[in-house]
Amino acid sequence: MKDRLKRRSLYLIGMMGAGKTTVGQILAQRLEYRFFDTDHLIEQLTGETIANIFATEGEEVFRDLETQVLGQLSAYLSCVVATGGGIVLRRKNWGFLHQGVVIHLDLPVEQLYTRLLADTNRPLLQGVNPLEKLQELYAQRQRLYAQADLQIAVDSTDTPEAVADRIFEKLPEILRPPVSPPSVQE
Ligand SMILES: Nc1ncnc2c1ncn2[C@@H]1O[C@H](COP(=O)(O)OP(=O)(O)O)[C@@H](O)[C@H]1O
Ligand SMILES: O=C(O)C1=C[C@@H](OP(=O)(O)O)[C@@H](O)[C@H](O)C1
Ligand SMILES: [Mg+2]
Repeated sequence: MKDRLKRRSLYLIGMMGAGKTTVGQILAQRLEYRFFDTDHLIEQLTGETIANIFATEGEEVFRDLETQVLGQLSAYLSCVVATGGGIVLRRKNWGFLHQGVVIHLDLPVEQLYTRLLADTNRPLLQGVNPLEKLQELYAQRQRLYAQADLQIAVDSTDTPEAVADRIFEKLPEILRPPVSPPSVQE
């Protein structure tokens, strides 16, 4: 049981651009865990890019695929999973996420914007004012991201390695089994 607890998978959540995919790969290497990215798995499953799925099928179909892929991953131990930023939106997904340890990478919206300025792979930011859209999404999702087991505040000066290190250092306290109260002698 104790061992099972230790090998719980780690799920990275947070806004697009926070570094989940980049940091997740480094963290998985450090832990010698397998790495999965839900967006990448959806692309493998469908043979389509995320942008194409949004364009041709719409967001709901993408969200269904996301839930399907996450459900399959939740059966595994010892994985680091980088999720898509909107995974927190569906209540059902939280049942899967809580099979493991949920870690929120939190980067200020202005810095997300700088990182994603030249990016064309995030369909939700195309054809709109990207800063306003990021602000809107963050406002909608903030209380959901707050439900993570571990909050990691990230700054533009943090390298991906430094972020992975910070998570790594926090893991012992997060993975420690709950202490049961001492039995009282009558
Ligand atoms: N710590 C970091 N410092 C600088 N750039 C980063 C950092 N982490 C990620 N990036 C860059 O920011 C962009 C978004 O990162 P990504 O890992 O795809 O984020 P997410 O998966 O959360 O959307 C990529 O261009 C990536 O290279
Ligand atoms: O925030 C979102 O709703 C999305 C985030 C993206 O993943 P990243 O968070 O890895 O960019 C991707 O799943 C899709 O474009 C939708
Ligand atoms: Mg990603």
